[in-house]
Amino acid sequence: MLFDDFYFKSLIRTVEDWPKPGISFRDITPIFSNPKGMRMVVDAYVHRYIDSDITHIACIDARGFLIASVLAYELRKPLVLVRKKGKLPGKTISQAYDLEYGSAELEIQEDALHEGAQVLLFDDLIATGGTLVAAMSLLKQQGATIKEVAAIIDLPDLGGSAKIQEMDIPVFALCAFEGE
Ligand SMILES: O=P(O)(O)OC[C@H]1O[C@H](OP(=O)(O)OP(=O)(O)O)[C@H](O)[C@@H]1O
Ligand SMILES: Nc1ncnc2[nH]cnc12
Repeated sequence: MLFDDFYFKSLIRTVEDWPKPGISFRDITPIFSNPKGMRMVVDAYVHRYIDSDITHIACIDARGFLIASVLAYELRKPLVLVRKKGKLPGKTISQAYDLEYGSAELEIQEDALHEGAQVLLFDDLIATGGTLVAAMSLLKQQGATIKEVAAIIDLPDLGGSAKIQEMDIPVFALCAFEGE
């Protein structure tokens, strides 16, 4: 059986006006209560990246961790944690950014990556792209090349995936919510 945008969207729950009025929150929680759905999501990425030359998977706090850690295990790649400020011990580098509903700061440990690393950057959702662009800046500061950005959900109306593609980074999302 082929799994497509329609199937993956069926795994997402939309909560209107959360966390603020006017936001349609795309909730990925149902993926994790549905073992088949979880497997199909992970397998879609395994299928895409099994033969790729990525050396690392980087993932973003917190929802990005959930699938990326399973994917790193399946692909036998090291996992780099991009965390919200103040969570990582030792020396870190940080980058502030704006969100659809606020602002925040991301950090990675100073020795997380090295020159020549070929990174797949994973997050659950692309909205304005502010989070991913901040994470990309941290990875690049350590000499890494971002091979691709992967997400479960793209919200093209918010412009993030277009912004990332304009930076010549390919974007792969399992489904998109557009004009809805
Ligand atoms: O494209 P953007 O406009 O930057 O928005 C996307 C980001 O917003 C959400 O994270 P959030 O900061 O809400 O954190 P969480 O994963 O800890 O819930 C989501 O998980 C993405 O990381
Ligand atoms: N609309 C949305 N739903 C879920 N997570 C988000 N992160 C930013 N915008 C979001």
